[in-house]
Amino acid sequence: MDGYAVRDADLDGGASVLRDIGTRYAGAGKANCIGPGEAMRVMTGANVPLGADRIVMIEDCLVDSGTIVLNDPPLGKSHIRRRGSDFTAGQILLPAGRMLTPTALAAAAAADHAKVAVVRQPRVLLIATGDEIAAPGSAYLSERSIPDSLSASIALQCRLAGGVLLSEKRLVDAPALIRSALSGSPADVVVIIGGASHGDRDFSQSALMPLGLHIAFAGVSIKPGKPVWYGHIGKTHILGIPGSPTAALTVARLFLVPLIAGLSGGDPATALDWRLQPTSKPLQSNGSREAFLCATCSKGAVEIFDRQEASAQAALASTNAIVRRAANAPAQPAGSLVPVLSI
Ligand SMILES: Nc1nc2c(c(=O)[nH]1)N[C@H]1C(S)=C(S)[C@@H](COP(=O)(O)OP(=O)(O)OC[C@H]3O[C@@H](n4cnc5c(N)ncnc54)[C@H](O)[C@@H]3O)O[C@H]1N2
Ligand code: MOO
Repeated sequence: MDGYAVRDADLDGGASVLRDIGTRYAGAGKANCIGPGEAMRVMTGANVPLGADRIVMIEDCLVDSGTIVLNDPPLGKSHIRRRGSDFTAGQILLPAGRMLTPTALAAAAAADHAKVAVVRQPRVLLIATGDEIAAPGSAYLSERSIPDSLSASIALQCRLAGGVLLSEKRLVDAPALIRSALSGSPADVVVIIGGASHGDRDFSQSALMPLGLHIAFAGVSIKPGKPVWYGHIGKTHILGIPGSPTAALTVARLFLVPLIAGLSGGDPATALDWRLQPTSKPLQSNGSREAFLCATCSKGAVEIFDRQEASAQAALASTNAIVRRAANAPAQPAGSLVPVLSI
């Protein structure tokens, strides 16, 4: 506080007249003492002189040629921050696994740390496959092409989750090309989009077998995204994402984001922060696969879209959440609480 440092013993209930003995600025080092009948001008952040009990705001002081007059005895806060009153030596401000957000970095620097040990950001190699996919902006050039709508989107999901994109490749359905995309790559995670299902040119798994791919699972009973698969080549994690766009984005949110969170030193579960919100519409009974439905979530409620197709993309423009429905869930009325995840 900008004001005068004073001693409570000098504030006798009526007006006090004190002698100004000088000024202390922030950064000026240890302050002197003040004695009976004395006051010292201090600026916010300056060390408080020994003997002072409080700082009186300058607005409440009458200053006249070396004399300070306080008409009303100051009450309430002393405006003095005691050493160690915020945190003390040995106190843990940032537990291991805490993301270094702007606020966390301020806490580390406030504790006078120039360096903190961190987990390296996971490096991601993103491969989109398909003879038909073309870079956005060029698909109109050929009748055989469709825009690759997934690379940019999944790359952004990776970055927002804390990953570093090493490279984005767009490949035709050719096993040798898919294999060579991985060669020499220092990626911690390879994401391969498309070619995950049962088509004659679905090569994403078979192309990587000669590299020593070990598949942990292939196919999960979810809708959309059933063909999702996961494996590893040595220490490199490989996530196979189905090509159908809504399926791809749902799988990236449910599998890739937690994977990156875990590899970043955090708890993968924190990436799946489901919350309950009321649905604005009644829900039909669900089929035998656990379902994830595109929705718009606003403050009060979640609006689940009527049309849910793994290939549909127009609705993605207004999708900001997915709603989870258990396998064989019964019909539910509007207003029922449903689990919602931001996407
Ligand atoms: N016999 C079966 N066929 C299919 C099954 C099944 O269980 N049995 N599953 C279906 C499901 S579910 C999905 S999802 C798709 C996923 O198939 P793939 O991962 O093999 O994906 P593709 O065949 O390569 O592509 C599917 C669809 O998506 C379009 N696509 C692909 N990549 C992109 C991209 N980067 N940007 C935009 N669109 C993309 C592609 O053109 C296809 O239309 O398999 C079903 N089949
Ligand atoms: O699982 Mo698929 O993704 O329903 O189209």
